[in-house]
Amino acid sequence: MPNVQIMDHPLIQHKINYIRSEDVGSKEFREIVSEIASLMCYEASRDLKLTDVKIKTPICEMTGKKLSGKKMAVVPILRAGLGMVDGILKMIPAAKVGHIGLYRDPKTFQPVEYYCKLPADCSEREVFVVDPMLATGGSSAAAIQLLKDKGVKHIRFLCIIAAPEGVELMKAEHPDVALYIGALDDHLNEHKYIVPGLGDAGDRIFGTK
Ligand SMILES: O=P(O)(O)OC[C@H]1O[C@H](OP(=O)(O)OP(=O)(O)O)[C@H](O)[C@@H]1O
Ligand SMILES: O=c1cc[nH]c(=O)[nH]1
Ligand SMILES: [Mg+2]
Repeated sequence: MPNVQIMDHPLIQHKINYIRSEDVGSKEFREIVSEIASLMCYEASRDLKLTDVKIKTPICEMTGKKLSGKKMAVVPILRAGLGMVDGILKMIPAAKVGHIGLYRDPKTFQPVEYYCKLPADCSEREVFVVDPMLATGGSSAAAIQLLKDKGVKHIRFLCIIAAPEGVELMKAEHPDVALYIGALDDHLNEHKYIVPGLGDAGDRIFGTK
């Protein structure tokens, strides 16, 4: 699948497998979602450009490498995406954070927007959109369209678990957006929940059910 990367790192697979269990409570679920986000960020940032920089160590002068001028932003899709923000910021502490509030209507399964606050210079940034779950794809496709409407050109999407239906929608609507997926699951059930999945990520992170 072009532009779609499914994580094969053993640590990522192990941690995703662990949080699927219904026996894992909110505290542990939150901690491990954050760890998975850090590991996924490491994998999803492999192609960031580096530039030469002269530095002086206590021993001598040298030419080292630093991330080239490109500025970054993390944009979680509320609520569940919030669980991935700290893990990304541990890897890229200089990133700014924007927020897009969407919930999926339980009857129509369509995304409903309720909040949007982005860094003023978002259109100049490399944006990492994060949400643990890509189910029908409606929420992430809408969030990415919202960013594109505001002029954002460089977008990556990171999710922990995806359904094939969501991947297809994203490829059709946003073929230019690179998808980084922790695990690709089997299908959606009649309530459009991912099977086997991990349940409702937002409820598990925030303890709301
Ligand atoms: O791909 P989709 O079919 O759109 O479904 C995925 C969306 O559903 C969940 O959010 P939810 O609506 O439960 O909101 P929450 O994060 O506030 O719990 C999830 O975090 C995604 O944003
Ligand atoms: O399986 C799913 C589908 C949508 N949202 C979730 O949190 N989980
Ligand atoms: Mg939810």
